[in-house]
Amino acid sequence: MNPIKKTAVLGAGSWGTALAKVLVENGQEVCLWGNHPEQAAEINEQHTNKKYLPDVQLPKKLKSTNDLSDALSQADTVLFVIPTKAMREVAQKVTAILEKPVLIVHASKGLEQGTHKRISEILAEEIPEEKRKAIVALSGPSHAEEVAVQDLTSITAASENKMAAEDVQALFMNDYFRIYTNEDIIGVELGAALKNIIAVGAGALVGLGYGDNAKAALMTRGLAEISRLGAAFGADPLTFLGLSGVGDLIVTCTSVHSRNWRAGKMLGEGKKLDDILENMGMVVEGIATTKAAYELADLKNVEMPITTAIYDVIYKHEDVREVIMKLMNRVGKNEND
Ligand SMILES: NC(=O)C1=CN([C@@H]2O[C@H](COP(=O)(O)OP(=O)(O)OC[C@H]3O[C@@H](n4cnc5c(N)ncnc54)[C@H](OP(=O)(O)O)[C@@H]3O)[C@@H](O)[C@H]2O)C=CC1
Ligand SMILES: O=C(CO)COP(=O)(O)O
Repeated sequence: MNPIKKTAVLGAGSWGTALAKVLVENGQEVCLWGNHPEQAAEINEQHTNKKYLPDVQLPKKLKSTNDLSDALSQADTVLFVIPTKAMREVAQKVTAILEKPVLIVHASKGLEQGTHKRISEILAEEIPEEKRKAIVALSGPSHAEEVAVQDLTSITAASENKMAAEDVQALFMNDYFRIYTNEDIIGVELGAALKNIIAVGAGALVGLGYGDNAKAALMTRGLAEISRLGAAFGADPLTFLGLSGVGDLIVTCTSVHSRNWRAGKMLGEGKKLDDILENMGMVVEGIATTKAAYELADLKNVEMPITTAIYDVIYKHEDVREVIMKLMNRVGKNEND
């Protein structure tokens, strides 16, 4: 049994709520911080978060607040689970409040617009060293809807600081939630962010009526280009064969729970992106990450034809079937080049 410590979970959406539930079930003290007082009251009094996890009963011991200072008070660990686009702003607010160094963990999946930075890079820039012990990324194939009902799940805790990754492993691990560790945080964060782009593509193929061969090809060649970009940043190629690589690619490209896959499917069916995002009511990270990855690939001179094709559909409004034909009719290549 781990000693009881307090974790402030920042982000009361589906994943933040599911991870907060895991920690409470592990006997830990948790305060879940969200934007809305009425949502905090619902979690504290009804023990539900109906907007984000409609069918889930939350533990009575899970506390929630919309006051960031309350959430951070006496916290040993701060877990960021907010959309990538809000990460820097929230990290700045946290830094202004923190009085002692804490273990920083994040479970978000994306790249920052404009800077193309990974989330741990944003957190390292915004939270000064004297206010943090280490930074750990928690990532892998894990839909909130399944973790919240204790379905079997394995993910990875990645950090350059091996002991910090092991601390996070110990904090979260239980008989339905198995945590591995990994020292390649670059590979883990890139795998997590980039798989969302491929999931949009996998959904689009389904929306267009293509079959399983197409899906398998997209996932395999998607993994090849994720690994190529990862290699350009010094990631370990083996990481992309792990939970935050092929593992997360499989779950996100094949599960109806995936918001990225669902957004892609609706795009394939001809719906407008603005309408899709408005009706989703939850973050679809792959849309912004497509732009960041496209720009990064260009900067690093890495060939990413699938990412480019999805960029062309989303940002240049090209016809999705024509883009697929362009992809299929590129000059023949060696698979391992
Ligand atoms: N859902 C999942 O299964 C998984 C998600 N992830 C990743 O976790 C991250 C969060 O996703 P998820 O929980 O699903 O997203 P949701 O859309 O379900 O929830 C996002 C939450 O973040 C809050 N939020 C948004 N902006 C801010 C802000 N500026 N300040 C404070 N809170 C803010 C939202 O508040 P409001 O209600 O006001 O909009 C909402 O509570 C993403 O990067 C995602 O890729 C990773 C693994 C699994
Ligand atoms: O990352 C996830 C599962 O591992 C969640 O994916 P979506 O954001 O597409 O729902």
